[in-house]
Amino acid sequence: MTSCIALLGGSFDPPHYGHVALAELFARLLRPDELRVLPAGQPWQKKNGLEAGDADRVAMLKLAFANSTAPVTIDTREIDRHGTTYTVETLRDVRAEAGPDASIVFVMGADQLQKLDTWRDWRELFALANFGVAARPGYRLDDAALPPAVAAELALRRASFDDVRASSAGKVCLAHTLAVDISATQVRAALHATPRTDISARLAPQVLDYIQQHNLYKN
Ligand SMILES: Nc1ncnc2c1ncn2[C@@H]1O[C@H](COP(=O)(O)OP(=O)(O)OP(=O)(O)O)[C@@H](O)[C@H]1O
Ligand SMILES: O=C(O)c1ccc[n+]([C@@H]2O[C@H](COP(=O)([O-])O)[C@@H](O)[C@H]2O)c1
Repeated sequence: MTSCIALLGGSFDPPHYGHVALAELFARLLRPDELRVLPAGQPWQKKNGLEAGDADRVAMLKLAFANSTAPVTIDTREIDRHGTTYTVETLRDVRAEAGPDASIVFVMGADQLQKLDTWRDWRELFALANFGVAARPGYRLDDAALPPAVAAELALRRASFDDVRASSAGKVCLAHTLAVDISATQVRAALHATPRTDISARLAPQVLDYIQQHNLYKN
């Protein structure tokens, strides 16, 4: 049987329960052999840059996923590569390593699907991988909410979870059931607020302890 590698890329500044829920959802739906979490080195669309450093984001990711039911590993290739992070480069690398038959599935929330046509070489992405997209509060997944070029690709490529698992690349599956209203922006804002608001429902206690011990997200 061919292998299935799921990839969850992100800034993880900091990692929160929305990320864990997204990973665990696709772990259940796709049953991948591996689920690699990829912290971005320099995510070019985050116009204000990242607040936490690379080593802190990796350390927080390890804590965030320590008790996860998903078969998660943290893959630091985008940090190690230096320079601007483009997913197309990551997918070329992973494809070269995994071989032509492996099913590679890049997982994302609906906010990213809404701007997929702004990604570097976005049409080439479909030749390299499948996509798994989950609903996210505040972002619609229906065609009317998508740029027409993205909606057109989706119409051609929409597939079941099993089809995605069995295909090397080029298919897109949608998971409508996720409804976790948490973002890293909210978490950072709460950590900057004086007095700090309670965010214990948004991220793992181990990640919160790490943030406090390392004086991250201070004004
Ligand atoms: N609550 C959520 N529900 C579904 N997907 C999510 C959620 N939070 C993040 N994601 C997805 O996880 C990936 C990484 O997200 P990222 O690290 O940028 O977190 P974020 O919360 O969106 O950050 P920020 O608020 O700083 O923009 C993206 O594909 C994003 O769509
Ligand atoms: O390749 C691109 O041009 C590109 C543009 C925007 C986002 N991405 C990737 O999408 C993932 C989520 O991005 P972000 O900004 O929400 O953390 C992360 O892996 C980014 O590298 C990739």
